[in-house]
Amino acid sequence: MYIGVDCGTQSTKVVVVDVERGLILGEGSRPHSLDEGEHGRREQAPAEWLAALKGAFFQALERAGIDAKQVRGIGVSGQQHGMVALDADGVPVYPAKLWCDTETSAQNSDLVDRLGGEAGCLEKLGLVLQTGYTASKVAWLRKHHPDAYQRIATLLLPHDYLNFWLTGERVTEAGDASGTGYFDTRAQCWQKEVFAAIAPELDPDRVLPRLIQAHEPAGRVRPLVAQELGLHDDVVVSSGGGDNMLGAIGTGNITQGLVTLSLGTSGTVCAYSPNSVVCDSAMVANFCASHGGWLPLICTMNVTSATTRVRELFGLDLATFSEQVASAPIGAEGVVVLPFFNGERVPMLPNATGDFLGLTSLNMTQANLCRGVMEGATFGLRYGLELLGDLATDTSQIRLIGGGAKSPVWRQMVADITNTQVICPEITDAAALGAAIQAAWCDLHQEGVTLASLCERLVHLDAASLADPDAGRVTAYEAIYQRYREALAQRHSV
Ligand SMILES: Nc1ncnc2c1ncn2[C@@H]1O[C@H](COP(=O)(O)OP(=O)(O)O)[C@@H](O)[C@H]1O
Ligand SMILES: O=C(CO)[C@@H](O)[C@H](O)COP(=O)(O)O
Repeated sequence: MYIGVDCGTQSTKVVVVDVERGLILGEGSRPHSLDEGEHGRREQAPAEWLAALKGAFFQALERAGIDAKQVRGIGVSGQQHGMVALDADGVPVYPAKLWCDTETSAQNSDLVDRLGGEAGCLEKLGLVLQTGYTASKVAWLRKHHPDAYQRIATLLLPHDYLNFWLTGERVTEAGDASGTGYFDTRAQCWQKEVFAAIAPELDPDRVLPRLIQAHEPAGRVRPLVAQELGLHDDVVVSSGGGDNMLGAIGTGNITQGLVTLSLGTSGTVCAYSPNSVVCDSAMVANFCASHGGWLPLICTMNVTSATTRVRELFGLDLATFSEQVASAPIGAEGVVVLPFFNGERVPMLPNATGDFLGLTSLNMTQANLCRGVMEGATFGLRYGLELLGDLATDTSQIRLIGGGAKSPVWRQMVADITNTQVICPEITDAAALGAAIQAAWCDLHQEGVTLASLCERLVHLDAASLADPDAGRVTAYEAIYQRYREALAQRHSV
């Protein structure tokens, strides 16, 4: 048995898989709180992730009906980019600043300038720094909390931190490291010159975690953790990775061709590439995969975070919200929503605010506002898919994951807006599944077991989730999408 953990923005999910029988035996989850404040501050206490991991772990084991002693390996996936800065005792010097924190946009602009603009970033890093990546968070801490900054002994990402708690090892792998902004994504190594520009007082050889290969173990569980979780103390912990990288594994997106689209707190679109990628657009991130190779990706910051805001504004539960969306006509009778409530990464507008446009006394209904925000979030992902362009070589089908993929209305909307067939894996949290698969790969590859064979055995698609684009709605959405693009151009010159 193998365990996959996915520490997302809103919750930590755990899945138990039986590799021999190719079965998903049980799942568990526990929520996290998000500390949101002025100027785009979005932070979380890493201690909450640990509490959530333990709660979700025991729940998943109970649902799977297995004993912890049957577990051979654990893999951890985590929300990308979060800054987890630890002191010499391994205690956070400051709360984790998350991927969706835009408080550091000034530091990001300054860094991009100092690295020589977009061209300089591409040359040094293989991607263009974005607000949200770890780099500007470190620069922000240096400026605003110098005492905490001076105490930094280790700089980790969320999944690295969970691996550190599990094993005591300070390690990372290329997939998650590629989202730091101080990692050369082409050569797949730390970019120490860039790190020195961000944090001149910190020695990269001391504070940055040791890089391991994707198939290598981060370590074995510490005796204390083994005792607390009821595990054998030889349980292996795999390298893990960023949630999008492990979501790619969990959807079988491990060779060139497929597109994975996630409707999580963020929205992401990614496609595996065997080669490092430099795209025409600075918004396409040349991230690395967490199984070797690369995973060019675009990320929008307002997906279920945006729909949840509108849903909660009207006091609706998920089912009623979906009913409201379904009851409005496509195009929401002219209501156009630019849902940039958290600022935005694609398009590159970290300080943007949200807009409800085209409102009249006739169309300003709850149903239209609900539909408008879901459409606006989905148009953002179509825009991202267009930016990915030829990097997504097989666009005949989208593998849809993340919490929003549970909604049949949303699945159909993605199919109609992108004019592509959509299908979901049986498990919504494909990143947790990908983490479990990676753990099995790490444990078994020396016996000749390949990642591809594990994906074949464990990635099951849910035929009932299949949504084919409807020709009439595709045509109608073409015009509505153009209206969205015009609104974007008028409000933000994009
Ligand atoms: N049926 C549904 N319709 C729309 N949104 C849903 C549905 N089920 C779950 N969600 C949303 O999915 C989100 C959680 O998605 P998830 O991928 O777990 O996020 P993360 O990994 O970022 O924490 C929540 O905002 C939740 O409201
Ligand atoms: O920043 C990115 C990708 O670059 C986000 O996709 C985070 O990785 C958060 O993921 P979710 O919590 O939405 O799954």
